[in-house]
Amino acid sequence: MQLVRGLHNVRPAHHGCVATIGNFDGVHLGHRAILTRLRNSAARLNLPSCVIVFEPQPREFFNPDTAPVRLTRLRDKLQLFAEAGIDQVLCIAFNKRFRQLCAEDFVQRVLVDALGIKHLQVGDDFRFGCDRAGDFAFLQGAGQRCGFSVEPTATVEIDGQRVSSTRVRAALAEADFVLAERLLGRPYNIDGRVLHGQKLGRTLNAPTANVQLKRHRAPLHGVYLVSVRLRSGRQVPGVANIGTRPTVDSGQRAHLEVHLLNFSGDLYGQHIDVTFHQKIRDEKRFESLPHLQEAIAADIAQANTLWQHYHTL
Ligand SMILES: Cc1cc2nc3c(=O)[nH]c(=O)nc-3n(C[C@H](O)[C@H](O)[C@H](O)COP(=O)(O)O)c2cc1C
Ligand SMILES: Nc1ncnc2c1ncn2[C@@H]1O[C@H](COP(=O)(O)OP(=O)(O)OP(=O)(O)O)[C@@H](O)[C@H]1O
Repeated sequence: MQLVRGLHNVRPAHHGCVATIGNFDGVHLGHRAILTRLRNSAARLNLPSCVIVFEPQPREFFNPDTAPVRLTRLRDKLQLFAEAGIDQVLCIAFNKRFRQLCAEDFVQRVLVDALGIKHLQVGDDFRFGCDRAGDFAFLQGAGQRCGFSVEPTATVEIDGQRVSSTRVRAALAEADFVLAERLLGRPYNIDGRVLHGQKLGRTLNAPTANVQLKRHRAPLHGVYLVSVRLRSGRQVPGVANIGTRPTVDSGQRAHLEVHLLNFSGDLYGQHIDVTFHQKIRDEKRFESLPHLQEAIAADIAQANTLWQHYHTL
């Protein structure tokens, strides 16, 4: 799969493709339905498939402080697009200049002049453009004028409700990992490199792998039963805290720290994959380090018990 970063990097060789547009945050089952149909259209027309995404996502550009927390970074989305068999991704920088493009100009400059699309696949409720005037009817009209077909994908629902990134965030906030997995079509996980922490964990009798979170915010908060896939492929149960660590830290930045159960070994520098199974408790500010140490010991005991249960399911 080829990544094209920015409209200025679109080359004549990219001209002539089938495309879809969106945020695709989480790459959930609704998104996957679009990607499957895009791939089918690409095969039918013998053209490459192209996903157009924005970075930052438009709401992050307009309201950086209140935009919904991300489920997937660009890197995660790219991996999932590649797994879905997409040929190319055009990542457009959503900036001051770009936001002024009206729906007509977007179609002309991006879809027609730059990409020369022959087919567009979108959800039936998709809207875009500076005034969100670009809805399905608009796209169909534009397609007739400019020579590309437009196909809607019917809304994918689970339990009678639309699958959406918003719904996945809500499921995670309620620690409903079973629903999150059904919506995503895969278990929810966070991956990243293990960094050096303050090395306090050892003195708390709970050495932790500090996983680099590229963003300040995370869709989860608290202490969770997790399992961790190591570089070797081995899966190890653990207990994780995701939060700002108010007992030892005054910053606002979210940290993900995992204590692996009954494990010893050096994980620094490794890329690990953390899957969340169940919430144990909220993160708290403790009076002292001994109080925190006691709470972590209880978390570890509870995680050990919960994991036995998971194992025998
Ligand atoms: C299972 C677990 C639960 C935790 N719960 C809390 C908590 O409730 N409040 C808090 O301030 N920090 C909590 N922490 C974070 C610890 O403060 C942190 O892991 C410790 O300071 C070690 O940090 P270091 O790895 O940077 O040395 C928790 C960590 C673990 C592993
Ligand atoms: N459940 C769904 N069924 C079918 N298509 C969907 C579904 N959800 C999103 N899409 C389509 O996927 C494309 C990308 O959607 P996008 O990520 O922008 O929105 P979204 O998933 O609805 O997110 P949000 O919850 O933030 O509104 C669009 O064409 C959209 O219409």
